[in-house]
Amino acid sequence: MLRWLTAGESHGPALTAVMEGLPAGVRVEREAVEGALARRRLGHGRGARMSFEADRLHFLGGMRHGVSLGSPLALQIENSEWHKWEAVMGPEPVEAQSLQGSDDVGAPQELARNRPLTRPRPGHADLVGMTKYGFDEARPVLERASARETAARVALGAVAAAFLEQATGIRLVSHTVSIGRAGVPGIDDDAPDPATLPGPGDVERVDADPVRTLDAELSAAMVAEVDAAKKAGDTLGGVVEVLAYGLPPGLGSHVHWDRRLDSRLAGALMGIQAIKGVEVGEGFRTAARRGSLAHDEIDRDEVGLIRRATLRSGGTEGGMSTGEVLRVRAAMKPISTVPRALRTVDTATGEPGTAIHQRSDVCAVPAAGVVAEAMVALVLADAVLEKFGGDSVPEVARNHAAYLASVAEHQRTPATEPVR
Ligand SMILES: Cc1cc2nc3c(=O)[nH]c(=O)nc-3n(C[C@H](O)[C@H](O)[C@H](O)COP(=O)(O)O)c2cc1C
Ligand SMILES: C=C(O[C@@H]1CC(C(=O)O)=C[C@@H](OP(=O)(O)O)[C@H]1O)C(=O)O
Repeated sequence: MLRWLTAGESHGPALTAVMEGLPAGVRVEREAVEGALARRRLGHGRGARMSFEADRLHFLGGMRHGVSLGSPLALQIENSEWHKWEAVMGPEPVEAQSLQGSDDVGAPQELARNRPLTRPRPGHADLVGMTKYGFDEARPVLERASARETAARVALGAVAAAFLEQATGIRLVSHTVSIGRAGVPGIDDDAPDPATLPGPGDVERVDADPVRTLDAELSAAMVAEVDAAKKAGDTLGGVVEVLAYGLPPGLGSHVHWDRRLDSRLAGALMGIQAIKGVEVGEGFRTAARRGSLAHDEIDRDEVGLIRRATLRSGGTEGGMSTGEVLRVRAAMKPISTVPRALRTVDTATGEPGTAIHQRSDVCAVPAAGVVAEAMVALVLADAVLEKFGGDSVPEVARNHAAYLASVAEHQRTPATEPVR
């Protein structure tokens, strides 16, 4: 079993993450984890904070000389802007004087930073969090609700991805399917042709695009959509897709709801800030189709192995991976901090007002794809460990290889040539 937790606030000193259950022998390269963190900062429509804040990564436990030890892995992402926030977010008591705040237009930045946030922003955790936890302003809520926390998940996801690749050869890629109205698939569109989908070797090409798509025409349409929303003082959401290649059949199980791979993937993806819908394969569009156009017919390939003709199911049946490409999508709502400020109530005075807006992303869909990829990697790493067990990478790899050999043997029938 792979367990993991994150801690830390958006403007706190650092984000911290701990992962328990990672086998020994995973080569964890600093460049790979830093690379994943850098990818999460990408995308046309990201706000000013992404341009000046740096993710400073520290490995604190569970590794020796770049290789996992089998003990809990601990890492920290230091916040380079912490010095500006020490007073307002100090974990220990601070002088009351240093917490003086101001709402005045043109007030020095440190005074603006310190003001009590009593105009909760619609679409954020602000209001309900204040109510639930008994706070009289939104700062203690928004600091943890912020998607800044996804940096910690992406770092852990990079470790999980390294484990998957080294033990089983599973590789992942994510991309943007739509932003606003650009790229939304039609109800009659069939599952995409596998040849048009990004493969694991396309990660750099996807990341090189400003919105993380391989389709140049679509990319231009998405960029235009973001620019138009920005100009109108508005924000956008969209849909991202994660593909996992090289899965064996049989990760997850049909026997109980919480063991289903699709249920675990959906929970993990819905656990990302602002994700409001998840699809496996053709998802909601499947519901509008006839059965003859909804499923993946079963064939034998040229070496006698059983294969699917299409990718409609998204690579799961009965809560188990089929062995085909896994394809899951997550729908992100538009960014909640809308520059053309939304109506709210000042909880200190009871007066109507407009929601606080200092700076924000206009669209963070490309970044959400990288976060979704990390979440899928974490779920798959857990499912691989459940299926194959093992305390070290060679042990997991051995169990995985033995299982694949048994699958090939199981699929042989007297009617076909022996599997090569
Ligand atoms: C990568 C990423 C970046 C985000 N950036 C912002 C942002 O700059 N401003 C904002 O208002 N919301 C941003 N969000 C979304 C909020 O965190 C989210 O809308 C909020 O937590 C409430 O969503 P929920 O109801 O799904 O929790 C971002 C989300 C993600 C995944
Ligand atoms: C810091 C990150 O994203 C932040 C997520 C976020 C939110 O409300 O979720 C709001 C913005 O922060 P701020 O309100 O301080 O400008 C984003 O910049 C990050 O992704 O690393």
